[in-house]
Amino acid sequence: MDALARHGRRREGERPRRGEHLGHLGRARGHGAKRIQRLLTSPYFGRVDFHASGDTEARAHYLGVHNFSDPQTQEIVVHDWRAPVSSLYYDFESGEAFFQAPQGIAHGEITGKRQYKIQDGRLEYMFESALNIGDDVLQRELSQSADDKMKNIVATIQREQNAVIRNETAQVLILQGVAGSGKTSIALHRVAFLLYRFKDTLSSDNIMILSPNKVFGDYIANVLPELGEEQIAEIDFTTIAGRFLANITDYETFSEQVVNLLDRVDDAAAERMRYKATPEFVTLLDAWISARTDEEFTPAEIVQKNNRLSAGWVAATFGQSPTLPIFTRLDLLADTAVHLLKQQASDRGRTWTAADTTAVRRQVRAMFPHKDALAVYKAFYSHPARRGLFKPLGRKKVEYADAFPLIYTMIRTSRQESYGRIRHLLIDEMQDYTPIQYAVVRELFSCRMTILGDANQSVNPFSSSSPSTIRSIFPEADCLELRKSYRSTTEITDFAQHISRNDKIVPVERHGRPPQVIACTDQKGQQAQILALIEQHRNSEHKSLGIICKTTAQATTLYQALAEAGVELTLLDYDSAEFAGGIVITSAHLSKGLEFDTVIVPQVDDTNYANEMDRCMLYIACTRAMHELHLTHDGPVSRFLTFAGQPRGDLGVGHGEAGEIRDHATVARVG
Ligand SMILES: Nc1ncnc2c1ncn2[C@@H]1O[C@H](COP(=O)(O)OP(=O)(O)OP(=O)(O)O)[C@@H](O)[C@H]1O
Repeated sequence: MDALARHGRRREGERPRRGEHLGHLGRARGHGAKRIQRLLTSPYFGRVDFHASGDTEARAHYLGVHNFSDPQTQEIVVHDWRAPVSSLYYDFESGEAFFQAPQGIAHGEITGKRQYKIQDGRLEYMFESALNIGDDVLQRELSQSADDKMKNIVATIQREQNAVIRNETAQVLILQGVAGSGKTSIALHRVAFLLYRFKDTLSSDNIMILSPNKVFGDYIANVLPELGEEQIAEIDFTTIAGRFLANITDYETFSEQVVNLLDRVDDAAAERMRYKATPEFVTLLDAWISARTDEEFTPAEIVQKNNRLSAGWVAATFGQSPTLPIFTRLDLLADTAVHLLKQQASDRGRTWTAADTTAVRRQVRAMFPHKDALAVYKAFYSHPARRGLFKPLGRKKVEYADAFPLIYTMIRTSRQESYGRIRHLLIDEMQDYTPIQYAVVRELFSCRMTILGDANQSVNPFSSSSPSTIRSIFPEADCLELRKSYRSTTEITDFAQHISRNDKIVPVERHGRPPQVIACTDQKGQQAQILALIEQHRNSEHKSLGIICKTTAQATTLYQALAEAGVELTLLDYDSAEFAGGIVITSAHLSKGLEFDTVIVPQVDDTNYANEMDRCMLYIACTRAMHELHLTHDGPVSRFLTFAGQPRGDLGVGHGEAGEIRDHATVARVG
């Protein structure tokens, strides 16, 4: 601590970080100062005593968010949580242990382990623990209130999570994790780890996250800076679609597709989505695009200004670039033809105009029957087996299900700029993307990837992807699974299990109030009930409250009613870019990845939550709750919640309890 304090006053003496020599010294010093500041408020969170084989005694190693060496002796006082020696803390209990030291594997014995909570320079608590990091400290961390930003979990990373964070070998890592298993946290810690481990060759500029929306991006924005790393760039599929399709065609967005499906499921549209959401579709489309060149390119003589290039010359020139996409090959052919014909014209003293160039290009393009990628894509559906599977939305707008097949066709038919500087791509909410989207990603990002999500949290059951589906696009991928759920109390996890069962889930043992399903007499009564729940939340120790409706339209209507009743709250809709603390109202789709101390799910009647898509939404909404969950309805309760009224013991998981009458509301408690 002394060394830290001394050093805090002499920050210019700190060793520069990666990239700091490149003319960013001022900014770098700022980072260094921030690191020191962070260390001064919380210098370390763990200690592991390791008796290395061959040493006479055990040595204590302290672990913190950053490395710190005594500037005078150069001795490491605090090890960065990502340092090789720190894996002892995460991976072993007491007794025999080893870690990968720079000189090779260091074997020995762990003789003691401690966990600390130091905040604002004050020791709040300390545990002497021979066991895995868990139990007491984890319980304390999980029982805290949600912040308006995701926070780092370095002090309590669990062994199975550490294995994902420190995986250095996978080219593509697919991580399936149940709701609340820490997937997103871990992905961000993995980025921090990789930046540390490969600091000479990897920088935050080389890493990108493909995230579901801007609100989510804002919510996770603090984790990397907290870990002393710079923010990484974000992208989403809507941005990618915009980049490719802006001048080609209008297109339905993913959120529009979800909104339309929630409004009404059109069976024919669902069938089209299903068809285009399989790996076989990618194979078929791929083979079909490849075959176009062989089957449909017809070399022909080019004539301009009385000069000629024979069909044989055309075939030979075209044959020189067999690996390039068709439209790029045609452009190259046209360029060469223009060059030669222009030369011949000039040799004969004739002028060559722009109109001549255009005429040559037109002749070359006429050798291939499709004028562009859109035409190629549309022609795919002229096959009798595929008739009716392409249905534009109006004259110049394609369905979302066609947006990425079309982009894929564009990539495969003409050369496109890729994201070459990206060396590692994180993809969150993997279940919401189809194989053709992964095929597009594979073409655009030829880099390592960490792909994470939960098959149970799809927002479109007609086009969701499982890890094995994704693996069909990345056969080299390693698949890992996280089954332990950390976010919610056991009662909430049990409750959500009734809505969408996942036998693999293992809730962390942490108890709280059982979820309530509250029946109200009418809509007005329901609103009064929600106001009462908001009041109850205000008087509780909890900070954040999420009111999660099925759709953004429902959220907007309820937002207006609650705002008129004097409640201060923030509406998150598809245009929102920031995540706010306090009381938030939003839709299930937009709540993905977020979490709240308390969640209220309104309108859980059987008309509102009736089909598979609704079930997905209900599951997502309920699993956002950390400590308390309330659901309200008027009219018959949703078929997915009828278990909540059953007597104790009927439920298979959890412990049901008969409903109890409260004023004008019936409350069923479960858990
Ligand atoms: N090892 C851990 N120590 C402390 N908290 C943890 C740990 N692992 C996960 N958590 C907490 O659990 C919550 C869920 O984490 P996160 O949002 O990363 O999970 P997820 O799997 O991405 O969830 P979902 O898919 O449901 O959105 C967060 O509050 C996170 O801080």
